Amino acid sequence: MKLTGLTVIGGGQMARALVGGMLESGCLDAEELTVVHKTASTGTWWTENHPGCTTTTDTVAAVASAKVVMLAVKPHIIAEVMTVQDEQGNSADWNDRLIISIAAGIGLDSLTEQAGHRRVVRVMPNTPSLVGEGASGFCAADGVDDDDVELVKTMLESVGIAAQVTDPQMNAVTGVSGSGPAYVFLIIEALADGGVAAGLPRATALQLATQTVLGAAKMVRETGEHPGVLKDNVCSPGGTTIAAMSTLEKNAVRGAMIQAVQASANRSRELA
Ligand SMILES: NC(=O)C1=CN([C@@H]2O[C@H](COP(=O)(O)OP(=O)(O)OC[C@H]3O[C@@H](n4cnc5c(N)ncnc54)[C@H](OP(=O)(O)O)[C@@H]3O)[C@@H](O)[C@H]2O)C=CC1
Ligand SMILES: O=C(O)[C@@H]1CCC=N1
Repeated sequence: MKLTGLTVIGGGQMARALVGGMLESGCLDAEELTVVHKTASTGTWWTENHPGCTTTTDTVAAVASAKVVMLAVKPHIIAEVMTVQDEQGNSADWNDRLIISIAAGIGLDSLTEQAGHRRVVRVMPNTPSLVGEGASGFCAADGVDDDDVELVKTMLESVGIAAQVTDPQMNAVTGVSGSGPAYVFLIIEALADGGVAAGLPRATALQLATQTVLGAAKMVRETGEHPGVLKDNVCSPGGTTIAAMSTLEKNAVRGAMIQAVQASANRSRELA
């Protein structure tokens, strides 16, 4: 299934990752994409990186020409976008369009109220969508039919995996996978720093750290084993890993990660 008539409002980091991944996967052609930007350099980025797409600052016209509208602005800009008027004082017509919001925190009740209809899907994607390894959660309002859900799943699965959850669970999705890449980037950076501290050249340390995280994630996914079992398999009795695990537990890394997820989920709730 190909996505046609997509207007994306907000051409920042997450739009670049998600829509960039969709274009790369072939689920969307650049000719079917309109990006609404505010800053000129953002429009230029899109036309240079995805030739064939349309860029504009006219939100009202871009919504009028769309079948599907993706809201990819910061949460506090959503209300401004939904009530935007053009120079002639015309408001955007959100009717007859599937609305997909990727804004953290903004729930379906608020989105449907602002859209004036209930054909609305809330999505929490993540930036690895850019390389086809995204992890997205989504929930749909009751005006969304099965075809719309299929379309959204096709779109998200073209760049990774997609899990349908409830609206309140979207905050937890934000904590785990929306914000999650940042925690993992931090871990990769820290692993590499450790390698440098132990005497490796920086480039070698970063290469080994990156492949280790990728390999460990792949093992969890492909063996289906509990991560605790896989961890035990690395810990030789009296060996190096159990010495390292003891240090990680002493420094409460497990608790820190749980609290990081909760802090992100709580912040997502606050953004509502
Ligand atoms: N970053 C991430 O990993 C994730 C982000 N999200 C969500 O995605 C959304 C965007 O976040 P992110 O991409 O990080 O933020 P960015 O700041 O990178 O992008 C936001 C974009 O919004 C644009 N913008 C602001 N006002 C308007 C307007 N009135 N009309 C059109 N465009 C406008 C800006 O455009 P311009 O450059 O033209 O000024 C900017 O590029 C947020 O709601 C966030 O919660 C969700 C999951 C993950
Ligand atoms: O930091 C944020 O608010 C966004 C939402 C999830 C990831 N980035």
